[in-house]
Amino acid sequence: MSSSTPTTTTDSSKAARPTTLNFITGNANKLAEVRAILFTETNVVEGGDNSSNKPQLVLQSRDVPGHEIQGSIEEVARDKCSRAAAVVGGPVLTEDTALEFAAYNGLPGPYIKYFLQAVGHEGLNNMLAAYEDKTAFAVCTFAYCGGPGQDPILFQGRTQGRIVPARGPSNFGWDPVFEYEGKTYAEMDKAEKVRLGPQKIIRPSA
Ligand SMILES: O=P(O)(O)OP(=O)(O)OP(=O)(O)OC[C@H]1O[C@@H](n2cnc3c(O)ncnc32)[C@H](O)[C@@H]1O
Ligand SMILES: [Mg+2]
Repeated sequence: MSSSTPTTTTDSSKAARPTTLNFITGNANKLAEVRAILFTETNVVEGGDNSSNKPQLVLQSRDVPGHEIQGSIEEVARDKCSRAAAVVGGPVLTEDTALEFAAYNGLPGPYIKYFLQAVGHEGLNNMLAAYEDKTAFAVCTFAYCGGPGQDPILFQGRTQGRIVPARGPSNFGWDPVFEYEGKTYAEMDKAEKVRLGPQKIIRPSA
């Protein structure tokens, strides 16, 4: 069955419960971490080939069409999730990662992707050169939308760290410049980084 069609059970008592949830991202590293953090291999299928009746998370590696809006982390997350639900035509999970600098009252926040592209790891450090406070918060916001036209529900986690000169492999975003308890994310192996998840505060928000 195509992932663009929401799958429902045939049992009438469970008729409204979807059996397929699509996680949509254009970022391969994000996809790998979500797979590692949230679900076991038994209920994850790749690319929309869900022929089983068990509830499945379908991991889809593709960009959500359209452009990210400007706004708060939550507004950006809701908007992307709504657009993903519209294009998939069913339930979707998306994720937005922001990096807030305390010295900048939360910026770059949801715009970190563009700052990273524009000035790189060194530039992010240079932005904070004039400030003693190097504190940063990694903010991870999952958004779930039940289908086109439905309001997304948000789940958010925040991890406090600090911005340091790059250390470790530079294959994933700002990992080399975000230090948490003496190690940058890039210096941790994936299992170690993923284990930090439960330390984050997860709260549903409307
Ligand atoms: O298709 P989507 O899911 O939107 O993928 P994206 O790469 O555009 O992701 P975001 O919009 O959330 O932008 C977040 C930016 O932060 C980076 N990023 C995301 N998660 C990260 C993590 O755990 N560690 C380091 N960098 C990360 C990512 O590469 C982007 O530059
Ligand atoms: Mg994005």
